[in-house]
Amino acid sequence: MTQTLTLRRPDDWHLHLRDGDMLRAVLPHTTAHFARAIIMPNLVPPVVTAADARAYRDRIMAALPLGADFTPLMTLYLTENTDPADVEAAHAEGLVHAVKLYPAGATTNSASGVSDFAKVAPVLETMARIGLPLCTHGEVTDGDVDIFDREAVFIDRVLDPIRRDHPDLKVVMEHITTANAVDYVRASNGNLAATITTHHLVINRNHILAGGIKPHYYCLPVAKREEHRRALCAAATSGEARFFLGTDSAPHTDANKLLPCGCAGCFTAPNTMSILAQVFENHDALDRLEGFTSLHGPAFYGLPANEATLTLVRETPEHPDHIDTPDGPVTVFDPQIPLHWTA
Ligand SMILES: NC(=O)N[C@@H](CC(=O)O)C(=O)O
Ligand SMILES: [Zn+2]
Ligand SMILES: [Zn+2]
Repeated sequence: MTQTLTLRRPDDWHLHLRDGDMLRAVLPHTTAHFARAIIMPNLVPPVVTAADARAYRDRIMAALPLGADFTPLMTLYLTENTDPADVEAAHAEGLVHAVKLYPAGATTNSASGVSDFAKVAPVLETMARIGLPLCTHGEVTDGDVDIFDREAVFIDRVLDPIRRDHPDLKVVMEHITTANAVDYVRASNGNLAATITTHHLVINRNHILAGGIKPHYYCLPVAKREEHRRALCAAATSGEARFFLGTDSAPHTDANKLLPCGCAGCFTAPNTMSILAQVFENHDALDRLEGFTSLHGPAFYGLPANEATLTLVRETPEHPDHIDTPDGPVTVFDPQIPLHWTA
């Protein structure tokens, strides 16, 4: 008899849907498996006001495939000009579920991010008061800090001071890539959680650099040493409620990836659930997959878990190596491990 695994429908707590033709091309790959997703605001121009978020949510809803049951959880892009009253109103109407901090220049489309953290203190105070989480792209951008150290330095220089100044602020460290981040979450109080991506559970920096440069494995934060990947796997499969899935599925066309200065991001939406089931099975932790994909995230965000379910079947999956979009092909992340679960 075929083995199956039924989970409460998962949510993706960190997702890039882009806009326009790309949005329409990638959205069905998420809605096929996920009930909700925290939608990243790094469009060009970014989603900075409640009005921007409302308009973007409407474009996502208009792009939904027929019959899809999917709720986009909108976020605002924190700038030095963000208005605390606008944030508070957007939260009160149930529109916005997090505010995203990008240090200026840290990643794709982050030019409007924060340089002077004192300027955003009033917004952070408001968020702490109303219980609205801050999601962080946790890397410093100083040219004198090695790119492999930027997450660990961010914790010391930026995140820890913010959390000391705003002890009641809920913070999600997005797409963590280091044992340092895992340790920091474990050592802190319940206001802090971390998302872990699918790709960081299966690649280390060798995938990017050994045997020729592999642009499709280049994302930010950049994958680290194997010992860090192992720490991420241990955290994800531990059952600890403060680690949950944020795929950071970040589509870029092949034309934009395969350049002398290519874009950062891995597109994992189509095969994320197959890969995660495999990773958890390989760690003898299939019974903890549902916590990671479907329970811990809603608990942290103060939302109910989904009632609907998703059933995976233990059959070799078939995933395309790319999807076609009007803007050109987008390569699907290749985990380079045998997969035995179809979602
Ligand atoms: N993760 C990435 O490498 N890229 C993301 C931005 C981000 O999440 O940092 C993107 O928008 O392409
Ligand atoms: Zn990021
Ligand atoms: Zn991202």
